[in-house]
Amino acid sequence: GLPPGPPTVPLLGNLHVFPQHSFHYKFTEWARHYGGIYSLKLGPDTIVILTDVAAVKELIEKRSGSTADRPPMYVAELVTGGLQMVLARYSDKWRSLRRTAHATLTPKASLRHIPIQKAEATQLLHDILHDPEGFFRHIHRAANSSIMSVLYGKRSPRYETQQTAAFYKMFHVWEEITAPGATPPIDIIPILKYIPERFAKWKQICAQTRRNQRDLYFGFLDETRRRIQSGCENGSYMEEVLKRQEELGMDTEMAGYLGGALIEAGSDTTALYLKSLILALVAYPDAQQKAQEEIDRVVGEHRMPTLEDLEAMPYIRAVILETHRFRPTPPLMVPHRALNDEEYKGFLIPKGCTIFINAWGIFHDPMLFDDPERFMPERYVLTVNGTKPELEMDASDLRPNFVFGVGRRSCPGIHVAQHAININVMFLIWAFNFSTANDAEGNPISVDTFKYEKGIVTGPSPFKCKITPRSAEKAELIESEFLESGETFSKFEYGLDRVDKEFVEKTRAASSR
Ligand code: HEM
Repeated sequence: GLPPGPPTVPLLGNLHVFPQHSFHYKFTEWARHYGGIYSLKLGPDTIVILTDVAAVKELIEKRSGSTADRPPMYVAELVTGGLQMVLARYSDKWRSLRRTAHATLTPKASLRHIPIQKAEATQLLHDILHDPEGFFRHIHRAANSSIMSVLYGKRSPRYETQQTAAFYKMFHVWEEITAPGATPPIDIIPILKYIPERFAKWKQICAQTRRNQRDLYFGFLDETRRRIQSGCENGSYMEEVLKRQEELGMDTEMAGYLGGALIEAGSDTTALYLKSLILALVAYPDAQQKAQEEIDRVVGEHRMPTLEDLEAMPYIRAVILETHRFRPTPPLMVPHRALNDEEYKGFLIPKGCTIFINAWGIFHDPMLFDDPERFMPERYVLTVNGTKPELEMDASDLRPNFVFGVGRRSCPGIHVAQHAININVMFLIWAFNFSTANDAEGNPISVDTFKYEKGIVTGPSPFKCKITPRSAEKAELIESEFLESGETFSKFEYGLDRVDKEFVEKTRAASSR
């Protein structure tokens, strides 16, 4: 009764044709052949791939209680003790973490963080203005500093600031060790767990990553606690968690890992999204021009955009949604696992199978979207969910927020993420022209919109482009707004080392000239 799928061979199932990475491309190719719900066999394991919005709505949202588990991941268990919320099994530990995130990352609470998100987005403009070629680094700094300020009230003025550098150093190892194929197939052959550490390098890496994560996450927590005790609060998220610790049932161990998971889930997602945006703007100059014309019409020449302006900017709102559709940061979201046998349209979704939500395949379905491979924001001006105006099938479940997931595991950081994205998209399009760079002979270097990094969340591989301020007046406004942001920043700039302090003083002095 399993959903159909590619032919299998004895023992291996589909293992011999299973992609090495960037699964979403192959998953989508198979979906076009086998339909919106199909299955694969990896040895004894079953995988079900959903490339159909109605199936996602029914199985992941309505039957969430039965599909909200995550596949077992021994490495995550070893490193985080099962407390990394994104990867955690559907357990009491996860329920406590989720309850706390839900109670504290509310739409109302997220509004409190807008001033620092705006200030960080202003520094991003400033950094790109002075060093356009380094835009990848500047975006990652801004995203990490912003989420660190929201969560722990502690910012990073530079990419090299100790907390950001240490986080990314740890995070890259963490990403590598949790990537498919990085370790022997322990989750399929559990006996491999018992290989002694001296023969299993991955175990040593796990142990080191655990130490590094704990140093960072519990260090941040201690600092926040000390700040509360000395009366120097700045409204950060973890201050609230610490103050309500008892009421929320959070022991220190849980609070430490909650914060850690939020930094991990909140840093790169926003950064990768912004890199995809820039890539699309370079590749589709017409869309860029329309977006700039709309911003200029609403904002004029003499001030920077504000979040309130977005209401009057249907095209910019469409650019924001189209970037999610064109290059979803998590193309397969995060895998789920079925806790019970489920039946759907006559197919068996067996207990214990892994379920992938193929967001890429849905967003690139030519039945749903006109010319889905094109970056075409107007589709979201024409219809609310961007689908074909004359669509006969019901696509109402494809809400504009679909990219943040549905059901019990949907993204709890959605409001913080949306504010960051909205501010940054408006600022970047208002401030700069993004165009192709030229090679040494003066020929344009075209960008490849398919050259993406591997990973559960993914963004463009490094690419070259030309970024120039749209006018001298805008460049001056960036400098003055950056200078004014100093006041907002000052509440988040504690514990900076000498190099950071000098950097802050130097950059602000330069902007004031
Ligand atoms: C571009 C921005 C973002 C996108 C597109 C995004 C998308 C997603 C998706 C698709 C999931 C998995 C849903 C599922 O399993 O069905 C998820 C989970 C999660 N996200 Fe986000 N996210 C973003 C930003 C953020 C931010 C800024 C935070 C933190 C402040 C965050 C925190 C989390 C957490 C903790 C989970 C795990 C939830 C759970 O397993 O219970 N995300 N996100």
